[in-house]
Amino acid sequence: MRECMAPHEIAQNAEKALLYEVVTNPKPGLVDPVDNGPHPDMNVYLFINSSLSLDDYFEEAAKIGYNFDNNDLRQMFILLRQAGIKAEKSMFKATQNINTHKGAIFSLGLFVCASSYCQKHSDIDEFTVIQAMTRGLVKHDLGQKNETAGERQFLKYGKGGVRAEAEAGYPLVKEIALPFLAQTTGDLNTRLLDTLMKIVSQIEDSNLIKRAGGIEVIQWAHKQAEKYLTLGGYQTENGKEFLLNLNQIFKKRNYSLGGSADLLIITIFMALQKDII
Ligand SMILES: CC(C)(COP(=O)(O)OP(=O)(O)OC[C@H]1O[C@@H](n2cnc3c(N)ncnc32)[C@H](O[C@H]2O[C@H](COP(=O)(O)OP(=O)(O)OP(=O)(O)O)[C@@H](O)[C@H]2O)[C@@H]1O)[C@@H](O)C(=O)NCCC(=O)NCCS
Ligand SMILES: Nc1ncnc2[nH]cnc12
Repeated sequence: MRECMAPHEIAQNAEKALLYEVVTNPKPGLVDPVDNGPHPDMNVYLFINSSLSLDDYFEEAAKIGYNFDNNDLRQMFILLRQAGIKAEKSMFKATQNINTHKGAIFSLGLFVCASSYCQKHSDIDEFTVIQAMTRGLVKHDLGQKNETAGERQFLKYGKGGVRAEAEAGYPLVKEIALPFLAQTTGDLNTRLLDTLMKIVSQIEDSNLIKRAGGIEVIQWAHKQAEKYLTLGGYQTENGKEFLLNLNQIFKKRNYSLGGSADLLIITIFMALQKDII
């Protein structure tokens, strides 16, 4: 990481991460500039509007992290969540109530805040800070209500979704996606597509489970992503053809990969912070 980054620079990398993700194509199950995939109510312009509506939030998240001066990092999370609730309102206003970035407000907000905190605390990394911030979150949030997909899936399958990822310190990003991205070659679009599919090969995406109406879809998605990577990814003719076909399958079945997109966004953010891309 660079010497010491100001909150404003960190917030800019968050905005870049949102925009780099949405322009990457062809992404199965997701909106990109060429195709809206299984999201008829969204397009790339809506994602640009949504991203810009979060400008102030990322600045605030970075300032919360930079100025926090207490040993109990759960208090920092309480401050961030208050800012996150306001950010969700701004996003829904900018998108006329379409959910473009709810997951990213949560996950990327955590990373912006943690990265900013780490500027003054070089003995600890972002993933460990997030673990400390979100300690007890699954137990606190899940188990009673069944209003959201995440809440319902916890009651039905015992899966903690994005909250469990956060409590574990996003191991899929730290141990798999970020090292994978660092060793990829080719143009940035190719590198980000292959990294997305690396994420899809391992994630339990609660958005995909919701759309498919069952958990069996996860094993299928893992196999498809593995096959793509085994073919050599987007740099190979076979890999490219496989991904274009998978794109159509996701569209036909109305399968979305919203959670996978969010983990790609975080991976891009961390890669920008660490000068990997
Ligand atoms: C903790 C919150 C994120 C809210 O949780 P909630 O219970 O409301 O939501 P979940 O259902 O748990 O969804 C969380 C979103 O996280 C993304 N996600 C899914 N799986 C993973 C994973 N394994 N790892 C990381 N991230 C994951 C995913 O976000 C993307 O999908 C969203 C689109 O979702 P939705 O509109 O439901 O889907 P559609 O299919 O389009 O809907 P239909 O058309 O079918 O109707 C999109 O946002 C992507 O970003 C999950 O959706 C947090 O909001 C929270 O704490 N809420 C409480 C209030 C609060 O404190 N807010 C401030 C937050 S700082
Ligand atoms: N490109 C995208 N398409 C659909 N949902 C998303 N959530 C985050 N990025 C997304």
